[in-house]
Amino acid sequence: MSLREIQESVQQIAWAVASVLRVEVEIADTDLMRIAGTGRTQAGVLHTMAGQDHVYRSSLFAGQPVVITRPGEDERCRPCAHFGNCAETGEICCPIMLDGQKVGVIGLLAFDQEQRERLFSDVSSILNFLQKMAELISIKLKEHLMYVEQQLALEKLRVVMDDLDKAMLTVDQGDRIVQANQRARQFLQLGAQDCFAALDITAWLAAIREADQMQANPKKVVLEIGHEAKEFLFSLKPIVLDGKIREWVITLDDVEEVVEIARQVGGYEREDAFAVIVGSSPSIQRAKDVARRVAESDSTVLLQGESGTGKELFAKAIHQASQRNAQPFISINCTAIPEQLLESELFGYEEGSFTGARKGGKQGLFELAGSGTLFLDEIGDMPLHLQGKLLRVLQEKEVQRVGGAGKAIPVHARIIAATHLDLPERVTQGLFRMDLFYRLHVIPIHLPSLRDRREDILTLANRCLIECATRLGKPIVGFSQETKALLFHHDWPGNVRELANVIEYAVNMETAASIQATSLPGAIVKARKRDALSASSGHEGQREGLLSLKEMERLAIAEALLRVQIRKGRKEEAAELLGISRASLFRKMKEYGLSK
Ligand SMILES: Nc1ncnc2c1ncn2[C@@H]1O[C@H](COP(=O)(O)OP(=O)(O)OP(=O)(O)O)[C@@H](O)[C@H]1O
Repeated sequence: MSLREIQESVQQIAWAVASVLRVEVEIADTDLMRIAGTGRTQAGVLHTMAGQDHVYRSSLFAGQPVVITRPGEDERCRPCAHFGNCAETGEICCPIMLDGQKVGVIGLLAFDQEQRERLFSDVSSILNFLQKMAELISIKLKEHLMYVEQQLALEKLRVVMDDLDKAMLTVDQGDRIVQANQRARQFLQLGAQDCFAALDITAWLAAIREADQMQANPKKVVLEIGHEAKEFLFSLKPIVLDGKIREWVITLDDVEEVVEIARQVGGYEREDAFAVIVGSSPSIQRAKDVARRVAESDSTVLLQGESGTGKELFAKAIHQASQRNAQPFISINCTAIPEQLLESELFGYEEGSFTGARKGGKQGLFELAGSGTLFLDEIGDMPLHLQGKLLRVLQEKEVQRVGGAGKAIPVHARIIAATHLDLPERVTQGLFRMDLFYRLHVIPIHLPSLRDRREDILTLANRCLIECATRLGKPIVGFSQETKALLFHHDWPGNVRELANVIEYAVNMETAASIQATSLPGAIVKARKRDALSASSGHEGQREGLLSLKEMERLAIAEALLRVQIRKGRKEEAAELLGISRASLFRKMKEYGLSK
């Protein structure tokens, strides 16, 4: 802490004291560098006082005032270069102290008789005044040091805030931005620091406060930035001083970025979104292949297949594999909602558009899906009048809320539709609009029923068994031969959903180490008996309950591959489990179409 840092203020004080007392004033720091001076001494400001600093030195050393009535003769002046021929006629000085430490010295100098008389007419008053001036200088220095400290703290805060990956801003009680770090300026497109106060951020703050009250952690909010809606994870915390909230700190994380980082850290960036879809039969592989290829595009997909064949699973996988995966996946079953409500669910409504309409209106699913994916399940059952409206939305890529007076809202969501019905047949019957059918039928994907891909039944059954046994904590591995045969030959009208339920039932019932036929639901066993009775007494009848050798081999390989895949092992380990060579395994995988 040096007086040099406040040189200008010190010089002002020197002039003020000189004009009041009408003597000359000199102020030096602890290195005896002249910081301020008046009259004859002014020329030496910011120069060292070496050789003529002995009186100041002794005042600083003793920490006491020094009064010299006869300069050039006083013994204390002896070491001075001007001893014996000093131009001064008198001198009074005192140290300047700050928090018990010496920071400098202030001296009053007389150069003629008049000044000398003024200086010594009332020494104690003059000394008192001089000490007050020394205090004033030290207060100035203290203020300066506090200001520097405060600036330093602010600067440290700024550097730390700017270094954060999160956007961080503080807002005052009048909803004005006080501070915003670099990320916040970038995320919220805030512009330069000096125009923060003029920005109107009330809509953002209203959305953040509402979300803060409605949600548990992690909290999400959608903010309109420019013309784009962006989703953020956020936190809102008050800054309390003396029991009063002064400001609020808001942190924001871009959801898309968080998901991207989580992917990279979790190492599943390249993970196949379609891996959840089990099956190596050519028909399901074909469906997966098409779905994988169209995932990136915006084209409408139409999934057709019986109930439980995995239409929703495919829709989610397509969404997951697309660039839209950080955006919402919204699903609606068109038959599960009463006809009168379906329209407002899909398109939303404006305030006052019907009795009981919510204040402020309501967003429809097209709006809620944003730039994500909207999955319209059971589209074949949609009422005809809504089909017309849906067609318009798909064609014009904008939606109008029910009761919305001409205000169109742009639609960015990708549409995936699904049905278990034969849509061309519905068109022929006049129950489905042909134009809508063609709008939806851009990329049709047919999901095969389970009975049309029997080779996948035991693989799926195995996957369900492992999941279910783990969940219920039961040490069951595999199926008895008889069970395998029953599962393999069942017709599965409810497809994979039915299979999963059957396995869950069996795992609950089973007390042995593998699933026995007696633990299967009665309906499966009965259906098999019925089939067996109705079958002719030929070859098929004799094979009842038996798998061919090839079927068994294929199942054993599929099972080994699945086990290894579940524990994230290598294919070589499957070969070891089966007791065959690596080359044989690869050959047989190819032969049975198990290469994926
Ligand atoms: N290939 C598959 N691999 C793994 N699980 C599947 C597969 N297909 C379907 N499932 C599972 O079966 C169940 C039913 O699937 P999903 O709901 O996707 O069928 P859906 O065709 O949409 O049925 P619905 O038409 O009745 O709505 C889900 O638990 C799903 O995870």
